[in-house]
Formats: sequence, C-alpha cells, structure tokens
Amino acid sequence: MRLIIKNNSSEVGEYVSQVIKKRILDYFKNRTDGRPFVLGLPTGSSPLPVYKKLIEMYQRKEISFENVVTFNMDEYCGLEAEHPFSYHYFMWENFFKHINIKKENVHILDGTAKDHEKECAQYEEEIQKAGGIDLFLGGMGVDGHIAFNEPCSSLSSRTRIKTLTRDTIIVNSRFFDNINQVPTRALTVGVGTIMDSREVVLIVTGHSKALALYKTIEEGVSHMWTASAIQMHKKAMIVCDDDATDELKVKTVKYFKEVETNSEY
Ligand SMILES: N[C@@H]1[C@@H](O)[C@H](O)[C@@H](COP(=O)(O)O)O[C@@H]1O
Repeated sequence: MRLIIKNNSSEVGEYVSQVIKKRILDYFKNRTDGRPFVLGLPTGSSPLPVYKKLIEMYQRKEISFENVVTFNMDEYCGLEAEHPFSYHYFMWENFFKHINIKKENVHILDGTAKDHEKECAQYEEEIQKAGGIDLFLGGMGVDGHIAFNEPCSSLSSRTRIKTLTRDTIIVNSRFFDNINQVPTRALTVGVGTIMDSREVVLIVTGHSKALALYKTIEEGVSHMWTASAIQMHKKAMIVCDDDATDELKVKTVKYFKEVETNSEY
C-alpha cells in the first residue's frame, strides 16, 4: 500500500486527479478492443477538489471521458435522482454535467428501487459486464467506513442495502436541512466489490479522519474499520493531507514522505 501525504486538501485533489488522468491516458495508449475505462466514484466533501481538477483538465482538453464508464459507490434509499440531497444530484451537479461523459455510461444505484435485492444484484452484473472496475476512488467516514460499509460489515460483502449507524447519520446531517431528513438506509457496493477493482485510491483529509486513518493502516484488518480491508489489496493508495496524519506514528509519516518523494503517479 502507498501513502501519499500532501499539505492540504487542494494538493490532495491535484495529486489524485493526476493519478486518474495518467491511468486513463495510459489505458487508451495500448487499447485496441474498444473496452472503456471503468471508474468507481464516491460522493462527499473529500472528492470535490478532485472533481474540480478533472473538470479543469477536461476544459483544457487534456483528458476526455467519452470512453469512460462510471459506477458510483452508493445512494440513499428513498431519494429520487432529482432530490437535491441525493447522490445522483450531487454527481451530476459537481462532476458529470461539466464533462463529456455519456449519460448511458453513468451508473448510480437507484435508491427508490422497490426490489433492493434485484437492483443490487443487477449492479454487480453491470460491473462484470463492463469488465470490472479499473480504478475505484473512495473516501472514508470518520469511523473508517468505505462507501456505506458501516462498522461490522462483512469484508467480503457485495452490493446490498445497509442501515446507517447513528454516527454516520449525525455526520452526514451537515448536507441536509436537519437530521430528521437523513435517510436511515442506503444501497452500497460491498467491501468485496471494491476489493475486486484493479486499483483502489482513497482520499482522506482533515483532522476528523485521523483516528480512522490510523486504524486503517497501523492496526490490523478489521470489520470495525472497513477501510482497513485495503491492507489486503494488491494495488492500493491512500492520499491524505497533513491533518489526517495526526494519529500516525512519526516514523510512519517520515517513512512514507521519504519513499514518495519524487515518486511517479
Ligand atoms: N457514503 C459516503 C462515503 O462514501 C464517504 O467516504 C463518507 C465521507 O464523506 P466526506 O468526504 O464528506 O467526509 O461519507 C459518506 O458516508
């Protein structure tokens, strides 16, 4: 696992957007079979600087999303796509409407689906049909959750419905007018779904994530901190800011800062 430590969230955004750009450009350099690049995406405040930079790269014609297929991590149950607090709305407002992605290439779980099980099974099938996910970008909850895989989620879980913890409802209430509006359930890809991706990149910024980052990388793999599963991934990278390293050992921080000086994306 790589740990890239940057000074602030804007530098994290710059770095992660460069990683995504490089992976997409490298992928199409040698591709002749027409298979698109498949990108997994998160919502939340952490990826916003990444989306901003990717939009700027698209506007400067450095990158195209014409042959990119996306799968979002999760969606609240019960919110229509047009609902201003839905993850559908978030993704179109903050990213998709500003780039040249084809509407049919965007996949986001339908939180209003009557048959959750069918919706989740179809999502897994669509990921397979697309050829699997090349790069899954993620954030992390303050309790170390990845997507909506709350503490005690199975580390081999697939896409399914999850009940949100009280902690997550309180933390995510900042995006709603009041806490009673926060849905209590969500559809989410599983930890296993994320682990099947060819590469995983997690963004961790701010002091509030410091304990989760420590648990994710300096302690053992645990279903209590589901992001810690990435210790078992073949190609995983965490990109964090200085504030998020507050609970790490000095020698861990020094080690990764030294290793990653002048490293390639
Ligand atoms: N389901 C999302 C996660 O995918 C996200 O990583 C987390 C952190 O969000 P933020 O980046 O706003 O801290 O929030 C939600 O719970």
